[in-house]
Amino acid sequence: MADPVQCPSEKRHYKYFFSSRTRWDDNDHYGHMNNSKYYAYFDDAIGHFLMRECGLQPLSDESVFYVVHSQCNYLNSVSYPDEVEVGLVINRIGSSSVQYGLALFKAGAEQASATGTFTHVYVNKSTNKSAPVPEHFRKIMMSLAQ
Ligand SMILES: CC(C)(COP(=O)(O)OP(=O)(O)OC[C@H]1O[C@@H](n2cnc3c(N)ncnc32)[C@H](O)[C@@H]1OP(=O)(O)O)[C@@H](O)C(=O)NCCC(=O)NCCSC(=O)c1cc(O)c2ccccc2c1O
Repeated sequence: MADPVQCPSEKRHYKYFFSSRTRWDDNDHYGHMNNSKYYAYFDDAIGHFLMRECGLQPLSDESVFYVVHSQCNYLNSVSYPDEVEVGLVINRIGSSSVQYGLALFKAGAEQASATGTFTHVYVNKSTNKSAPVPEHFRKIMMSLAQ
């Protein structure tokens, strides 16, 4: 088994934040946000970063990012209606892959309710093969590197 990736829970570790509100149908029968929902908040935060900060245009760009790996550690419950923030940092940029460090915080909290990682690969849509992460993305991503 691969070494577990360090996923710090302190808010000060993260460099980009995306605010959101939990939704009615996030809760399961325990009255908690269900484990599967955390990934949607992580997706939203990364999508927002890529489209708003990096200029990604998923429908028209020749290449886009695909998720090849994701993980989540659940530390404290979240439920509806909570206001939440997802913190983002770049753990690693390779040739064609990027690993994001992520954490979900209740608004105002300094300690995360969940932490995780997403690994994206930059993929040419025509060939469905990996391609080098372009310099303009790399430059903005590096500003979030730990
Ligand atoms: C993505 C693939 C086409 C890659 O296959 P290929 O053979 O071209 O590439 P390699 O295997 O050589 O790897 C290149 C590169 O990636 C690293 N890598 C590969 N697999 C893993 C892994 N499991 N974990 C970690 N890293 C991995 C490898 O080390 C290389 O790194 P370098 O940096 O050294 O280059 C092919 O794998 C494929 O088609 N996979 C299926 C992808 C998929 O269907 N994903 C789910 C749907 S996509 C998605 O959910 C999603 C897409 C978005 O665009 C989003 C955008 C914003 C937010 C969320 C999004 C989102 O959720």
